[in-house]
Amino acid sequence: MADIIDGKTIAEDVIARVKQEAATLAGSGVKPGLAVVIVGEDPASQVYVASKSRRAKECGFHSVQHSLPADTPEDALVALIGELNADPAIHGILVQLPLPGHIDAGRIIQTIAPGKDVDGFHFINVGKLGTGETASAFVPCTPAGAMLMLERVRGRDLSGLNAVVVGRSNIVGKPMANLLLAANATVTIAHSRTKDLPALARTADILVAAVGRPEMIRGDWVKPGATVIDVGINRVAAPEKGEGKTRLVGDVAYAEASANAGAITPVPGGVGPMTIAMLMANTLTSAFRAAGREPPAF
Ligand SMILES: NC(=O)C1=CN([C@@H]2O[C@H](COP(=O)(O)OP(=O)(O)OC[C@H]3O[C@@H](n4cnc5c(N)ncnc54)[C@H](OP(=O)(O)O)[C@@H]3O)[C@@H](O)[C@H]2O)C=CC1
Ligand SMILES: Nc1nc(=O)c2c([nH]1)NC[C@@H]1CN(c3ccc(C(=O)N[C@@H](CCC(=O)O)C(=O)O)cc3)C=[N+]21
Repeated sequence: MADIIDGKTIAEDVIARVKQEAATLAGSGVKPGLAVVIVGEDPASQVYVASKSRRAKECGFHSVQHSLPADTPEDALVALIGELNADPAIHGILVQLPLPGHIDAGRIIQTIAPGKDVDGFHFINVGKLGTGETASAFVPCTPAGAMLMLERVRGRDLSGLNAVVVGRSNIVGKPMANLLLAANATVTIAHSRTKDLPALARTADILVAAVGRPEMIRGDWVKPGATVIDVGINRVAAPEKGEGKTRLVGDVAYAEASANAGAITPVPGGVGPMTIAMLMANTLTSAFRAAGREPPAF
């Protein structure tokens, strides 16, 4: 049976470090500030945003949340981001995705000052990650968290290992592939047009699933001893819990995959909590830079 890579515990370790380091910044007269912006009333997004704000407070941050109605005009959102960009008390800005259809998410992301883009989605940060300038970039939280989990079982240097990333989104798949490459893994990115995905997956020493399809990756796709990182968060019906009840599952068929894997991340309690912890770490990093101090490494 596979070892379980416990995201909750690793996330608590990260948060404890963030808290401690934030306290040392007080001496420089800087309190890390995080602004989270949500447009509309998607219930899942509201849950995530609430937990981001709660964690920020727990870290001793200045935490502000802007909840805007679903019909907010794009220009009003651009204006709000302009104010947050100019506010010296704010070091990190996160605009929760997805945005309502009438808003151009691409334009909104490029409006955020790259130095406050703690999601790491701005072209400047994407470019820095792609060219290895990570000392001054923000790395997207989900892949950064996944790398910390991987480090617990494989170390920091992935030389000689084959990594397969299933999914090529800008927020997970592509930055994940870049981080694996930077750690010297041999990386393949798979997607919906990939031929014979099960056979490709079986070549992976490190298998990352970021697809958004409940339990798509089966146990016999997993090479014996492989490390499996399941990024998927899918809410599915759970009639066994009662009528109308749901539960969360990943993109990997967990029970089957754990029979083959050497180590695996669970859902929930895996990459999800790490994402929020890395958001706090990125906000702390931004505040250290604002204070002219070298940020701690995570
Ligand atoms: N834990 C966390 O903190 C986070 C979790 N997530 C979760 O991760 C998952 C992925 O999210 P995200 O990257 O935003 O999703 P996207 O929908 O943006 O991307 C999904 C990717 O999966 C590929 N894909 C879809 N179907 C198949 C298939 N049958 N075979 C192979 N590849 C396929 C798509 O390929 P193509 O490009 O060809 O269409 C696409 O590249 C979701 O479950 C999401 O909820 C997301 C963000 C954070
Ligand atoms: N600008 C932006 N940045 C994001 O990072 C971002 C986003 N938009 N939009 C949505 C996705 C998704 N995401 C998650 C964060 C935490 C959990 C998480 O904590 N999950 C818990 C369970 C939570 C639950 O019970 O629903 C877990 O997996 O254990 C999940 C998903 C961040 N995202």
